[in-house]
Amino acid sequence: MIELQQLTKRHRAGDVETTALDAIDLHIEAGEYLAVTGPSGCGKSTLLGLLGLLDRPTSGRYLLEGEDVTQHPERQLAAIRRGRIGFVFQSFNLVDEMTVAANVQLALRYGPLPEKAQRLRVAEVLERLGLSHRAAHHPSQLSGGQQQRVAIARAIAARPALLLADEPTGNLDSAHGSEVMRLLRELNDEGTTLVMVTHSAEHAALASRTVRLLDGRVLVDATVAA
Ligand SMILES: Nc1ncnc2c1ncn2[C@@H]1O[C@H](COP(=O)(O)OP(=O)(O)OP(=O)(O)O)[C@@H](O)[C@H]1O
Repeated sequence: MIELQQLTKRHRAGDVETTALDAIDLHIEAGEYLAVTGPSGCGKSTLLGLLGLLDRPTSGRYLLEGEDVTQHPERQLAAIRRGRIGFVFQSFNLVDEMTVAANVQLALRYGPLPEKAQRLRVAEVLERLGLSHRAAHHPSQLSGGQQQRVAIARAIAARPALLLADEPTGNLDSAHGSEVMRLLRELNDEGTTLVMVTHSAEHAALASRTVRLLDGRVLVDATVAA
């Protein structure tokens, strides 16, 4: 599903240039559950940003489902993000001025579904995540765990093939964190390809493969026996 060839990302701040990712080669099969780990500053978030087409590499190639997306114009990248990639962040990134249902529907706004089908899909994902009774609430009225479930509902509403999660349990207590991890596992079992950045060795162990980065390079790439 994903093929990175010699992917490099350099950040420039004034005179200082940082190589956040250094000529990475990585192949991710459809249906894999990959945990990305490594010390602070090793390039994990940079990698996720590139995979999610939120950022462009300085050099190298990115093939997504066989399509070279490295040189695509922003409009085309945005269309791929909307239809094929879901994002879950540590900080939930929900809009508090909107209801839970409206937050989830945001993910479908520029997609192919007409309004009525969008509302049905929103009801369906909220039901699945046990949030139906919270549809009319605002995010600030919910617990952290519930907010992260809303964020996951939004991320999967368009039924993306690829789900990217950056420290999805970073702001949660351990019970809510475990619940989110269970949910991600379930989504992966149903076929969603999952790439998750985590600092937790315990959570990384739940993935089927772990990639450990150091200084922008892959230090260890290990497949976990089922
Ligand atoms: N926008 C930016 N401008 C300049 N340097 C950046 C930028 N983003 C990241 N970097 C640098 O690139 C390197 C990799 O950063 P990245 O955020 O990918 O690391 P990380 O592994 O996700 O770290 P953490 O675990 O602390 O979130 C770091 O040295 C960081 O300082």
